[in-house]
Amino acid sequence: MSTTRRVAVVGGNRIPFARAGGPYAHASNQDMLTAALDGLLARHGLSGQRVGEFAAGAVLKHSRDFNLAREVVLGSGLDPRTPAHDVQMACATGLETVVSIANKIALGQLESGIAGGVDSASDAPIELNDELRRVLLRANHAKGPGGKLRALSGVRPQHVVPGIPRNAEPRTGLSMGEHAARTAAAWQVGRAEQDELAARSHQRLADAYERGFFDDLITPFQGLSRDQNLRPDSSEEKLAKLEPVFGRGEQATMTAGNSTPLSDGASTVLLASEEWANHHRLPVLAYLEDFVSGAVDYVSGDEGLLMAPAYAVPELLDRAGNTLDQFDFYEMHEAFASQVLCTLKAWQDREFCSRRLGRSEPLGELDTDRLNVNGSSLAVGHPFAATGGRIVATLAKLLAESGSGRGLISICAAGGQGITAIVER
Ligand SMILES: CC(=O)CC(=O)SCCNC(=O)CCNC(=O)[C@H](O)C(C)(C)COP(=O)(O)OP(=O)(O)OC[C@H]1O[C@@H](n2cnc3c(N)ncnc32)[C@H](O)[C@@H]1OP(=O)(O)O
Repeated sequence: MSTTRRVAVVGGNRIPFARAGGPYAHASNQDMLTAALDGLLARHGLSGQRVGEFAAGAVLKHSRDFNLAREVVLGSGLDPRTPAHDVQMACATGLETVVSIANKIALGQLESGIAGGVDSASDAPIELNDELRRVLLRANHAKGPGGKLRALSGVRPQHVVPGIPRNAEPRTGLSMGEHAARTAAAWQVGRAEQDELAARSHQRLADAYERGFFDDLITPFQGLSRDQNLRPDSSEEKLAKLEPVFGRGEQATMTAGNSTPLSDGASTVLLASEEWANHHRLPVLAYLEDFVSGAVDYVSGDEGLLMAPAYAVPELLDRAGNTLDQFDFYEMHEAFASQVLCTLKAWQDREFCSRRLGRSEPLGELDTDRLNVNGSSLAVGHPFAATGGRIVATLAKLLAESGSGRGLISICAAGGQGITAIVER
C-alpha cells in the first residue's frame, strides 16, 4: 500500500455474539451496532467527541437503514457532526470498512475513524411480493382517493406471499453450506479433521475468556457477557455424533458443529494516525500494513465459492515480500471448518499452486498452533458483517500482548469473494 503514514489500530469493541432467535431476537442492527460503538467510545474516553468518519455495514439490511452507519452515529454518543457511510461486501464487509477508513487515514484525509459491522439473522428483512410492491407504488403515486382505490383493486391473494431471504447464492441457488460441501469433497477434507478444528475453536475461545483476553474488547449486551455459541465442553467425540446437514452420501461431512451458526452481533474498531493517538494519549495496539481482496469464478469456472482467500493471500504475501510461514499469528475466518481446511490444503498442493497461482513451488504450510489461537467463528458465531471487526481487534490485541510480531487475516465471503490483511506491531 502506498501509505504516506502508518495506520494504527487503537482499540476494538463488540457485543457478545448471540445465536439467531436468541437473546438479541428483538434487537435491530441499529441497536446492536450502537451498543458496540458506545462501548468503544466509553472505553477510549471519546463520548461526545467527533471522529473523522464512521464506516459500517450489514449484509442483511432493512430498507429503512439505507445509510445504517449514519443512523447509528445519530443514535450514539458520537458527536452528530461525524460523517458516516455504508459498505457491503458480504462477509468481507467488516474488514472492508476497516480498509475504507484506513486508506483515508494513510492518505492524510482523516486523522481518526471508526469501522464497524453488524448483522442480525433474527431480524432479517422480509420483502413484499414484487407484484404487491408494484401495486402499492402505483397507489402511492395515484391522484385522489378514487385513483388510489383503483390502483389497490389490483391486489390479488397470491400477492400476500412474501420474499423471505435465503442463505443461498443467487447465481446457483445453492446454500453456502452446499457449496462448501462440494469444495470439501473436491479437496477430500474428511469429517474428523473438521470436527477437530471445530473442537479446538471452542476450547481456545473458552481459554481466552478464562484468561480475560476479551475483558477490554467486549461490552455486555442484553444479559449476555460471553458469546452464546461457545460450548467449552465441545469435544471431537460429541461433534462426531452430530448428523450431517450439508452434502450427500459420502460427501456429507458438514454438521451444525463444524459450520458457523446463524448469528446476531456487532463489532467496531477505532483507527487513527499515530499523531492522533498520541495526542489523545491512547496506546496503539498494532498497525495495518496492507490489504488484498480477491474473487473467483465459482459460476462458470470450477473454483469453490469460498476459495477466494486462497488466491488473495499469495498476492498479499508477494506484495509484502513474505512467505506463508513468516507470521506469528494467522486469523482465518471459520465460515465452515472445511473452508479453512480446503484453503490450507490448496496452499500445500503443488498442482493448485502451479496451475491456479502460477507458482513454481507450493505456497506451503502454516503452523496451526498459531492459527486462530483464541478461537474463531465456529465457536464465536458469525454475524456476517461483524466478523471482520472482531478479527482485526482480536489480532491487534494479540500483537499488543506479544509486544511485536505480524499477523495475517483471511476472510472468505459470499459471491466468491475474499479479503485479506497484514497487521503488525
Ligand atoms: C456469508 C459469507 O459471505 C461467507 C461465509 O461466512 S459462509 C458461512 C455463512 N454461514 C452460514 O451459511 C450458516 C450456516 N449455518 C446454518 O445454516 C445452521 O446453523 C445449520 C444448518 C448448520 C444448523 O442449524 P440448526 O440445525 O438450527 O443448528 P442447531 O439446532 O443449533 O444444532 C443442531 C444440533 O447440533 C448440536 N450442536 C451444534 N453445535 C454443537 C457443538 N459445537 N457441540 C455439540 N453439539 C453441537 C446442537 O446442540 C443441536 O443438537 P440437538 O438437535 O440435539 O438440539
